[in-house]
Amino acid sequence: MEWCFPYIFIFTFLSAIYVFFKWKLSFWERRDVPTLPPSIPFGNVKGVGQTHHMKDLIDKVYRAFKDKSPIAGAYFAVSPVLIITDLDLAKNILIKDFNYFIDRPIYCNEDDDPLSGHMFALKGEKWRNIRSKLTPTFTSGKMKFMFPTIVDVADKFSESLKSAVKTDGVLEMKDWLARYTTDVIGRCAFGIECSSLEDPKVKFREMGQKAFDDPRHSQFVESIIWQFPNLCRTMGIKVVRDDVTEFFMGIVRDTLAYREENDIHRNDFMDLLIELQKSEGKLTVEEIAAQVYLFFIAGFETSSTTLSYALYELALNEDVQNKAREEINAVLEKHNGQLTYEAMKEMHYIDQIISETLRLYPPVVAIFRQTTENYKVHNTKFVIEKDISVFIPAYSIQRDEEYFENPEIFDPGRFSPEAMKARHPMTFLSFGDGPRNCIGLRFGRMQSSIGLITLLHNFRIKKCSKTVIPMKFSNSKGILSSEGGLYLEVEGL
Ligand code: HEM
Repeated sequence: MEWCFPYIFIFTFLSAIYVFFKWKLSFWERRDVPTLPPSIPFGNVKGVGQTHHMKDLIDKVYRAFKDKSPIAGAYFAVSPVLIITDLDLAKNILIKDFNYFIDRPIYCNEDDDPLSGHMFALKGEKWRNIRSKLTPTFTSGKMKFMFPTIVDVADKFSESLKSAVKTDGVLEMKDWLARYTTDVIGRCAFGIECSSLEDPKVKFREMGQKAFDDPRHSQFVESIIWQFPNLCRTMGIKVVRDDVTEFFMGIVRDTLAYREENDIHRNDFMDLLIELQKSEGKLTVEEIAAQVYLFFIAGFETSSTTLSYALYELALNEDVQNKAREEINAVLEKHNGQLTYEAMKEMHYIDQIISETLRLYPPVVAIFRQTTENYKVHNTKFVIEKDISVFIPAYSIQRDEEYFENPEIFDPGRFSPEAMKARHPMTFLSFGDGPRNCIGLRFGRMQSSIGLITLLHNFRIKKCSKTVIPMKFSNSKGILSSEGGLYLEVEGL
């Protein structure tokens, strides 16, 4: 008889695991919220990051339930998450009822991993406090002040490209544009010449690439951390790589000390953070480092991918490119050939190109929040319970034929003031919305516009035999990125 005990034990153990998964994966069914059928143990995320991107899963749920229910459930492994399919509900979540949705489900561990304590991840009062302190850093007055610095970097970018095209007109533009935005953020956030345009291997570029392309943990470990944040914090688990932390902490400490000793004021992000350090309710060096690190991370990849998608679409749509160049030349002529802040503001078509690019290719594919208390969805039976992660599918909404006719077609005319006024405000979410929207919106638009204006003024962009058409996205990157390089023919004018 004793021989069968191990079998009984294994059978009971496996049955218990099965019951646990079944129970967890019936969370939405028990609440009458529609879902696609999940599978054990992945829920709905089987193949995400490998055979398809997270946006594809969210899109599948959005399209399956859009006209049937304002909310639909999904499972990231055993964690239940909600996908919002209704624009009015999205507006309530982001703006009207924001107080229920202040947080994002992002792990941070300020004690053991100082750079993880940045504004994107902070929660509740800590977030409110830092956001209100940093908001004055991004006013249009401050942007105007940083404008000449960015134009200077863009001019250097243009000179470097001119030399490069002499050897070969076909260039991998994704890397070139990432070097441009790295240098911009380096100058504006740290007051440092990164010089990645001259030398692609400089430390800043290397660290930026590592933070994005070579994270500390595999996607599997990241999903465990995502599901058990409190346990992971207690265990002192870090998410930022040690070499990245060392590099950014070192740069911030050195810059703070250098500026203090030499009484240097540059009116860049660092300067404003130093002021905050001295003011009431001081920021610590670690807090400053975390925010500047975030500006770097949030600022260079989002803007460089936006620029690379814009160039891709302009290479495929010559008429749009020509119209953009005509606008640039006409406005610059009016301003004595000088790209000033005022001149940029007059280039409305360029602004529309940036918006249309971000509609088709939002770098952040979904806007996400976490409930801080139970929330009753207006005019429905649904209650979204505390601590549920909520996703508003920006990519899907922005490619929905109900809101954008022939959504796959690149048409900057969709962002004329009249067309925008006629649409629901939640049909464009590339910078999020509400009190927790992208704080760097103006800066991101400005560095993208300056880059685009400078490029189109000096070069013609064409597709070539190496350009991948249609666009293929990388499945493994969080940010919407093209798979492999983006090759375009660049011809000096
Ligand atoms: C084209 C460029 C950019 C795009 C498309 C973009 C997009 C976004 C999106 C979608 C969010 C989330 C918004 C939400 O949840 O409602 C966000 C947040 C954020 N972005 Fe950007 N971003 C860009 C450039 C920048 C730049 C240049 C900076 C800084 C210099 C920046 C700093 C931030 C920060 C700090 C947050 C977190 C805000 C908070 O939680 O309070 N972004 N961004």
